[in-house]
Amino acid sequence: MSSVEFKNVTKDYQGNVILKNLSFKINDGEFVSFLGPSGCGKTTSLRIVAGLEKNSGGEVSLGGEIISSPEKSLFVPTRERNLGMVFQSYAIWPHMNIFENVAFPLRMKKTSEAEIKKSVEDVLQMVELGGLSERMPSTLSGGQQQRVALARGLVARPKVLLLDEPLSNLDAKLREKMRKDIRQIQQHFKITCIYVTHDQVEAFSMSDRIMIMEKGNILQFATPSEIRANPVNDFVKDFIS
Ligand SMILES: Nc1ncnc2c1ncn2[C@@H]1O[C@H](COP(=O)(O)OP(=O)(O)OP(=O)(O)O)[C@@H](O)[C@H]1O
Repeated sequence: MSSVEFKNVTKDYQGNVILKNLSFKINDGEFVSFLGPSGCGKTTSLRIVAGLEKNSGGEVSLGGEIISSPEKSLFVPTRERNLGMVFQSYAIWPHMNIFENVAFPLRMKKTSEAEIKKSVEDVLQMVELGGLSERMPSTLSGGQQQRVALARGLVARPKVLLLDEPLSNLDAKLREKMRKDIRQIQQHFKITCIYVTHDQVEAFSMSDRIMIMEKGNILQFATPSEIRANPVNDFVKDFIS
């Protein structure tokens, strides 16, 4: 578990300002969604937490420690941040069975074989894939494959789990079930979660708090009920209606 904090974080690509001075704090064990229309900066913010992008200015902290600050010439690389990631683009590997797919982050950390076996089996049980460890990904349904990706994100017991539109390839019914499952797993592991989505139903049904973004700004960062009761402006009101 860990908190995640941005202090005056900016990002620009060759003079184009993408994130404008973002400041927020996500608490230990909290489930927060970044919600907003396409291009508002959700994924860029998440990639900065992951260390897959560098912020142009400001400070990013994880568990109270600064992990990225251009002003202080400080940057902790992704592999040292102890994060789990479930990104749409991080598909599972078709040539590895389920066990090896999930074991991968532990192999990277040179974990012992006995520990790998136990951790992978535990996490597969958790995502209801116990008994399928020998199967190849092509023999699983879309929902099961997404559970494999989730298991891989959780297996190394990360401090923070980052999810970027992880359900967008699934049909509506399965999406609804997976929303509940992800929330349950998050609460079981008491893990801090950041969930990127442009789907307000998803954000409102899963999150402790929602950060609504537009054009690189935070418009509102509050609980679903606070946002529903008091949208800060017409944009938020329209966006959630
Ligand atoms: N590598 C890059 N080079 C230049 N511009 C980029 C790069 N990556 C993202 N951008 C721009 O930054 C802005 C924010 O992109 P980002 O992917 O963070 O948005 P998003 O809110 O996650 O959108 P979506 O829901 O469509 O994924 C967009 O205008 C995008 O074109």
